[in-house]
Amino acid sequence: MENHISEDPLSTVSKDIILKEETLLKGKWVQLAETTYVDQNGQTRTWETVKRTTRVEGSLADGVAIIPVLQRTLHYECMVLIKQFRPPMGCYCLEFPAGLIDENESPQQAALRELEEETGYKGEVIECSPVSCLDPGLSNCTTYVVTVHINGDDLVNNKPKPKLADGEFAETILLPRMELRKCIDELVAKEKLVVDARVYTYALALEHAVAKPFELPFLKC
Ligand SMILES: Nc1nc(=O)[nH]c2c1ncn2[C@H]1C[C@H](O)[C@@H](COP(=O)(O)OP(=O)(O)O)O1
Repeated sequence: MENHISEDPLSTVSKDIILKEETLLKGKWVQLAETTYVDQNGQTRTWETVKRTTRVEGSLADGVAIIPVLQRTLHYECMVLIKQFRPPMGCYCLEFPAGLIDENESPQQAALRELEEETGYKGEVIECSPVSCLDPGLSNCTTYVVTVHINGDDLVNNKPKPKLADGEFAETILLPRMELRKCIDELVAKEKLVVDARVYTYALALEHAVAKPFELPFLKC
């Protein structure tokens, strides 16, 4: 299993660049801050920054996103995705299972817990990314991307039952890894939903990785 636990980017890069951060508004889950920083020309500027209030002290990331690959004998490999209503979007979204990291939890533990809670599947961690940002022009929200394999032949994964908390609703959607982009496009055409950028990027990368150069849109004459 590969692990990349990097140093806190704020402590290594930005001490001289970020001058101060003032909280403008604080809710239960998120806060709005004004970040004062020095730009490349030495000019002091401000930025409107969104932060989660829930990041565990000492943790470098807010949450985990899981890339779950379901493997079963005599079946094509499937990606385990979830469809859920997202209030900030006002619509259903197609996403990788994901969630916030709890206190005293490693990214790997959080990934297996969230996967089981949201889909019922029990998996095995294959690798964990470095801390990665989600929307850096808006917020300091960060995640680990954890790849998990699920043995679908194992009895524990025979009839997976999500363990969703009160107020959480998620539908598990299995899509063949080999035709992921096509199946996502078909789903979007059929249902009103927005696809998470991580999911669509993964689907595109799968296609680009096996395409011949002349088939790639950015290399076509
Ligand atoms: N920004 C949020 N506003 C809320 O009103 N509630 C929120 C926000 N972020 C998280 N939550 C709540 C919703 C869940 O009950 C818990 C845990 O969420 P988690 O499962 O870890 O993460 P997501 O699946 O990404 O929501 O926090």
